[in-house]
Amino acid sequence: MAAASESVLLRFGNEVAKQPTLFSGPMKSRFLGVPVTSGAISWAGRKRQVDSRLRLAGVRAVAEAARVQSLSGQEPNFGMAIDTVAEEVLRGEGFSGMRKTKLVCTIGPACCSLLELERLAAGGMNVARLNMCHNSRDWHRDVIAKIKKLNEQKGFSVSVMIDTEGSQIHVVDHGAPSSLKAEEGSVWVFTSQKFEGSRPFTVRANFEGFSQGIMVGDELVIDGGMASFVVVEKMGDDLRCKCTDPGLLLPRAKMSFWRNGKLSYHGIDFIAVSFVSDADSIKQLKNYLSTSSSKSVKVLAKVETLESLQNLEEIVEASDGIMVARGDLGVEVPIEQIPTVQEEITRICRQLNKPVIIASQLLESMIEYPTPTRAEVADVTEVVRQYADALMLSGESAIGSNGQKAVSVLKMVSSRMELWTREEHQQASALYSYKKLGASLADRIAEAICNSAVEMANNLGVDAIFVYTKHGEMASLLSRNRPNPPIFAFTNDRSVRMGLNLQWGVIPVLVDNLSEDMEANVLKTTQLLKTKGMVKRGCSVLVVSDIFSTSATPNAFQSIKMITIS
Ligand SMILES: Nc1ncnc2c1ncn2[C@@H]1O[C@H](COP(=O)(O)OP(=O)(O)OP(=O)(O)O)[C@@H](O)[C@H]1O
Ligand SMILES: CC(=O)C(=O)O
Ligand SMILES: [K+]
Ligand SMILES: [Mg+2]
Repeated sequence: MAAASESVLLRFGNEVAKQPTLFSGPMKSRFLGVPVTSGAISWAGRKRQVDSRLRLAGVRAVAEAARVQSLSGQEPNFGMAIDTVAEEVLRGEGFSGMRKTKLVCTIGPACCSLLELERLAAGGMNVARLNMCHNSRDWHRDVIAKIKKLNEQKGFSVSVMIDTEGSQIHVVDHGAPSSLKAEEGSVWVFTSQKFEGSRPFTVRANFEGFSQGIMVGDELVIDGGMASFVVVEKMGDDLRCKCTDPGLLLPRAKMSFWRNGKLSYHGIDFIAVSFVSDADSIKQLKNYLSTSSSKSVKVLAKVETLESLQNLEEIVEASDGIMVARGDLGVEVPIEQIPTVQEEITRICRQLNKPVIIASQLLESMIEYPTPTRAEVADVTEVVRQYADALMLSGESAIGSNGQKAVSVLKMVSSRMELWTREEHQQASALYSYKKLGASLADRIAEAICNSAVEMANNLGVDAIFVYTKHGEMASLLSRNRPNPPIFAFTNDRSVRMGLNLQWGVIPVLVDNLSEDMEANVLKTTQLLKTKGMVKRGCSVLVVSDIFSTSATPNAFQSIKMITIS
C-alpha cells in the first residue's frame, strides 16, 4: 500500500470511562509517529496536557492501529456547496487566509439593490440584517428575495436576520400572568384604555395613539410573527382584530402593524429580538417557532436594557445567540461601562457556547467619511481580541455612502488581529481559553472531545479542522475553543449550514449526503475539495465527527482523526 497518508483513528465511546485508557501501550509511539506538517510544537510536552484533559473528562478512547489511507478514488455525483467567497480565498491563499470573525451588515436604502447586495456579499458579508423598524414589509420581502437569488445564482452563503421592532413599537399586555393563545379566527380588542387584571379577548396597548393611521385591513403582528391579526373594525381609538395566524400572546408582547401583503418568514435564518428583558420571551418565541414551519430559525436575544443585564445568564442559555446592542445599551447604562459589559457578555456567551454579535457604532464615522477614526479601529480590534463571533455594521452599510469600504475595513482589521493572536500570542491565548472555559456544558463528552481536538489541532499545527456534523453542535463546540486553523463544517442540513454562518471560524459546507461511514465522508469531501483546487497536497487536517463511525459500531461514536491530503 502506498503511504500516501498516514492516519490515526481515535474513537470515543459515548459512555464515561471509569479508567483512563488513553494513549497507553504501543499506541503512544504510533500516535507520536503521525506525520505532522509544519507548526507542530513541543508535542511530547503538550501531549501530557491532552492526556490529562481527556482523563479529566472521563472519555474513553479506543485507539485503533495507525493505518495507511489513500485518499484517491472519486465518488461520482457527490454535491457540495461552499460559499463562493470562501472558495476564492481557499484557492488563492489557502487555509491560512480564512477570516474567523463573521460580518453582519444592516441592509438599508444605501445597499438594497441587487448590485450593492452582491458587492457586500463578495466583500465578506456573512449575515444580512433587516431592521423591521424601518421601511415597508414589501421592501423587506424584496431584499430577502434578492439575497436568496444571489445565494442561489452566484454561490454566496449569506444568512438573513430580521431584527424585530424595538423601542419604536408598542408594548401590549393582556393582563394575564402568563401567555394566552390566540386561535385562528378569534376576535380580539386592542385598546389603550387602562384596566386592572385581564379581560377576555382584550389586549391593552401602552400608548394612547397606537391606532392612529391604522386602517381596516392592516395587519397587526405580535412579536415579529408570534401571532398575526387583521384589523376588522376601528372603534374610536380601539381596534377589533381577527386572528389570522394563531400563536401565543406573551405578557408585554411587542406589536407592529403591516400593510399591503404579508411579510413572509420564508428564508429567514435568524430573528433578533429587541429589548429582551428575561428568558421567558425567548423561550416562548422558540417554543412557538418549534411548532411552526420555521423550526430551524435561530432566535437571538438583543442585550440592550438594564433588565437584560440582570438576567443575562438565563437569557444567554435560552437563546441561540446574543447581540450586544450597544446603541440602546449605551442609553440604559453609563457609556463608560459599555466596554466591560461587552467583554463580560462575550465571555459568558463563549462559556455557554452561544454566538455573540457586537453591534453599533463600530465604524460610525464611516457613514459620512471614507476612512475610520483610529478610535474606531481600536474598538473593532478589541472586539476581535475578545473573540466575539461577529461584528455588525448598522448605519455604515444601511444608509452610509461607504458601506463596501466599511466592510473591507472590518475585514482588514479583524484579519490583522486574528493573525496577531494566532502567531504572536498563540500559547498565551490558548492557556487563557482553557482556564476560562473549563467543562461547563450539558454534553460534557462532546465538549471534552472538542476541547481536546482543538488543543491537538493547535499543537500539531494542522492546516484545518474538518467536522462532519448533523446538527452543527460539534462545529460550534470546536468554534468555542477559537482554534488556530479554520473549521470546515460539513453538514447535509441547509438550515444548519445557514445557522453556522454566525459562528467564529466556521466555514459551513453543505453536502448532499452524510454517510454513516465516516471514511466515505472524509474521502468524498476531501477528494471534491481537491478536485476544485481548494485543498492542496500535503495539507494536514484534523477530522472530528458526530456521525456514526462504522456499521460495526452501532452506537453513536465520535472520533478524532488526523489525515494528510495526498
Ligand atoms: N430598512 C431601512 N430603511 C431605511 N433606513 C434604514 C433601514 N435600516 C436602517 N436604516 C437606517 O440606518 C440607521 C441604523 O440602522 P439600525 O437598524 O442599526 O438602527 P438602530 O436604531 O440602531 O436599531 P434598533 O432600532 O434595532 O435599535 C437607522 O437609524 C436608520 O436611519
Ligand atoms: C442594534 C441595536 O439595536 C442597538 O444597538 O440598539
Ligand atoms: K430593531
Ligand atoms: Mg436597539
